[in-house]
Amino acid sequence: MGVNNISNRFLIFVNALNRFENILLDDLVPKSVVGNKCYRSLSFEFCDWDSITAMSKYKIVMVRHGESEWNKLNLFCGWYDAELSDVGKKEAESAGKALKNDGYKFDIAHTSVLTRAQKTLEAILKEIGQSDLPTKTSWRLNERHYGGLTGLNKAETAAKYGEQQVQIWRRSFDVPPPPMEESHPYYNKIVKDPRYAKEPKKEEFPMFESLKLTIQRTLPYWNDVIVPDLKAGKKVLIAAHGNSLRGIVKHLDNMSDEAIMGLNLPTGIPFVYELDENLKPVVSMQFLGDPETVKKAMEAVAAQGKAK
Ligand SMILES: O=C(O)[C@H](O)COP(=O)(O)O
Repeated sequence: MGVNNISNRFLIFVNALNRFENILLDDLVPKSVVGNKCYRSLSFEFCDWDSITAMSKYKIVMVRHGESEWNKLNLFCGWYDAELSDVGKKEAESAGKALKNDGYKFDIAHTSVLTRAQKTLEAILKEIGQSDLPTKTSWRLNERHYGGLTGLNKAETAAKYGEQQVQIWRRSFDVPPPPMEESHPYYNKIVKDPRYAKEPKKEEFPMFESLKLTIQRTLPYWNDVIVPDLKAGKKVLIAAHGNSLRGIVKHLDNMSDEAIMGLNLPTGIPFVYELDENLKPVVSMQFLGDPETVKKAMEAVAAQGKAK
């Protein structure tokens, strides 16, 4: 048995152990990618890039849009079509520079209907010299619909209803926010947006979404549109939103409903998944940024729900 085969088998063993351990500890110690190319769980830190590369069949880059004007104001945004803030525009450029520095080129991009994701993608593609990259757009990659919370300040909402309730609305798996009623100030602006003339169908058009409901409309796009692109050998880039991407991450990493509550995705920092032939992660959520910066950015997203 060659050395490579031994390390392959060892990797498979470690992955299995890692997965088993993560299943046990998923709520306590979310799996993380240490440095660039390693898995760390409580008892293992395993870095064998050759074996990991050997098992990696698909590589996909995902990025949450740069800071939006409503992120800056700390407002629940959802399907409201906020523009990127100046900071968000710079984050998008930096994301493009990071991808360029690492030599990334793509064959296809996927993004949402919302401007903040599309402008982030545009800035990234400009930086890597691929402004003419074919791009598919779908409402199914939109941010989760925040229903009646849309437009409310997150910190003020936490002061009014309690931080725990806001954490549940923001990060729980299956507890939705209150619905957006027809009297809501942004109801017509969203529902009558001409970009939704053809889809979603009336019965699919959300008035509120939990993460579970978001996943139910994002996953068909992942399975029916993105996966075929991957299997056709295309290098794929997704520019989307914090919660539509949390849904994809939960699916790929088979995260528990409890573990996903702990995940906050930073704006404008690309992350990479390397998947094996069964679309199982060999490398999971590897950010293109130094771990400390990523950690601080995640903590800042989490803190948006604190009462001031
Ligand atoms: O829709 C929004 O408000 C943000 O883009 C995501 O919000 P969250 O981090 O509070 O889920």
